[in-house]
Amino acid sequence: MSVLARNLVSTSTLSTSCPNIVSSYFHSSSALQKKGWRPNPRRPSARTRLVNDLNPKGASSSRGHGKLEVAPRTSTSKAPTRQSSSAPRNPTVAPRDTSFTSQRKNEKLRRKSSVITATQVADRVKSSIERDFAPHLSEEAHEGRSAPYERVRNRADIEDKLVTPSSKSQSEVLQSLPNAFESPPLLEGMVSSLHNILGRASRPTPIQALSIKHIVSNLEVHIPDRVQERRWNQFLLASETGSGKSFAYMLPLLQDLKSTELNPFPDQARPKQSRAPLNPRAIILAPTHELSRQLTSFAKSLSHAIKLRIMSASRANTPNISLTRSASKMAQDLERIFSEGEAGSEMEVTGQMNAGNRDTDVLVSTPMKLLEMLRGRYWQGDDPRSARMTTPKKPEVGFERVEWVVVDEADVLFDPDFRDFTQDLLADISRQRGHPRSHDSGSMTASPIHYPFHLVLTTATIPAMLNTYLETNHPSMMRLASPNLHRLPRTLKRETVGQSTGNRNADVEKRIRQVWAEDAAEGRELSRIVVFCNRSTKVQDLCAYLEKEGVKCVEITSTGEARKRGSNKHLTGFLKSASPATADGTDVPRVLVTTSLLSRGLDFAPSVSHVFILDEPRNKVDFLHRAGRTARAGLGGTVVVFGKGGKAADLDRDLKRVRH
Ligand SMILES: Nc1ncnc2c1ncn2[C@@H]1O[C@H](COP(=O)(O)OP(=O)(O)OP(=O)(O)O)[C@@H](O)[C@H]1O
Repeated sequence: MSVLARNLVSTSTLSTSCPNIVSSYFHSSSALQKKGWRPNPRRPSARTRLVNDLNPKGASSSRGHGKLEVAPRTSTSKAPTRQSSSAPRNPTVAPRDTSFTSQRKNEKLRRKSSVITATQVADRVKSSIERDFAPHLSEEAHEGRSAPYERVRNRADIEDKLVTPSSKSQSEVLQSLPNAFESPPLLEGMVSSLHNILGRASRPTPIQALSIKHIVSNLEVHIPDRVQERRWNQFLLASETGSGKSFAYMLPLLQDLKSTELNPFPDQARPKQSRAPLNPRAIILAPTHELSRQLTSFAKSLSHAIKLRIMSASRANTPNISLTRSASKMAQDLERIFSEGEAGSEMEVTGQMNAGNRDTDVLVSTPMKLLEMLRGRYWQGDDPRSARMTTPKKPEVGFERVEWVVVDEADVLFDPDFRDFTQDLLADISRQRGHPRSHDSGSMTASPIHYPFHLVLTTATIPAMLNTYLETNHPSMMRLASPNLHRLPRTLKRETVGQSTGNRNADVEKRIRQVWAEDAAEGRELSRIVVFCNRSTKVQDLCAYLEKEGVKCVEITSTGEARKRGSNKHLTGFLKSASPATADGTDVPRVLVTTSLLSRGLDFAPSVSHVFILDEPRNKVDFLHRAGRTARAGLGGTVVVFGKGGKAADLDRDLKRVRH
């Protein structure tokens, strides 16, 4: 764990440190500036960095990797759309022979790499660090350690790893992918839920098609009277923002849980010795509580017909019940919480069935929250009141039954600041499953890890750090990637706004009013707008200004009061609801001002038609995730980047170079 993250953890309780760690990840430069850090004078100018960030160039890796399949790029791969045709659509662009292209690229890179000098290599690495991981570099510089950060790999690097038989053309590959949600291979109840959620005419997105083909279709079933050793698989699902990754991993996960519930493997019996009241069969990890809660409601709606029990452990700031109650009292408490939704309780009520004797099927949470439930709030030894409470006698959660672990937003959860927590948790689950495994999270020379459960990682961006981690620890992981990975959604429009009034806040207000005026002129409902700032202080400053000018807004910062309530009510109207019956929040403000904290994974409602990026994006990763909160699921949206005075035209030209 980084020094910065360790400090943050040690100065607060674990559960309150969760937002701090999130905050350190997303706001490291402001924290560092307070500690005396100053920007590197040799850093390229803001505009140069933006150009570079959005158009990375560089060499590909020659390391080993697991099998990777990229869905072919066709008109259907642009984004999830509600198509009515059941036949595969004709590609708008002639399919390229990817293997040939890859060979040429490899050859070019090989020739290039054979003539560059060691100094040039060092320079490249340095400038790539400055390009894509500038905030991390700042942190590294501050802490005086050097880490092998590189730039985000571009699509070509991923394509180079495409494992498609060279004789196969892309159209053959396309034909081999499912183009409808059908039963089989999917369970009938799940297909009906999918149709209810997405519409009957919906078709799988490329990443969902890959998941159905490679994961769902290959799920193992127990053959009665046969001794079967279960095989545990590892997958990476990588595709651009808003492309349906959540359903891509939920389909196989829920399907497997249901099938094996009906036809269990011998090792699935409920552990008699479990001391914990909660014993999930699957765990979904997310970096924020907001995302955990939203994923929980997605999973609930998808499993409505097949009746699985989905729960979220998403509240961070209420007392830990395990420290004060007996095991039976604790079990009663949890049952009451699940069935009644006790106000102020730690666990959020998300189970869709009345609490009975059944165990949880899926538990959605952050790694820190689960570690706390397992080890107790003060498991890191920071209990300000009593050392006696450092280790809980009664864990709230047991992992003996865990068969699936999904790490959503894997590039964040395997980022150096989070990686120790995520790995600790995976090791704990593994140990409770009877496979103790020590790991050295700081080491890149660790041997391949085989967990006694299915492991699925999902991400919209594969930074080099994640790639290296996977190559080292999960070399046989199957990587499924969409062709649009690392690109903006095709339906996203881009705009830039220069400084016209000399006051950035006034520019934002002016643009908000323009958007609403256009809506009114067209007779549309007024758009919702999400504004991203780099710092919490800026969020507060802008909100104060907008409110003064009569524009109501919701202000969300990592430590703000709104986040402590244990529900997503503070985002009502902005987040897409799994249930169409849920109120749209018509009476709540239509502007949300926040930091990158809310840029990860959250599925914003279609009414969020604009994302404003107020401060210059730090890097390509940050830009893609922020911009990706609109134009989701094939719908339109606009990202507006606010430039510094006189630079808008340049910025506009640069943004046009970002590939769709
Ligand atoms: N096959 C489909 N057809 C139409 N809409 C879909 C389909 N699959 C998913 N969606 C919708 O697309 C939206 C985005 O899905 P999801 O949140 O899973 O994207 P994501 O890839 O995880 O995005 P991010 O990288 O931002 O987390 C959701 O509102 C979902 O309902």
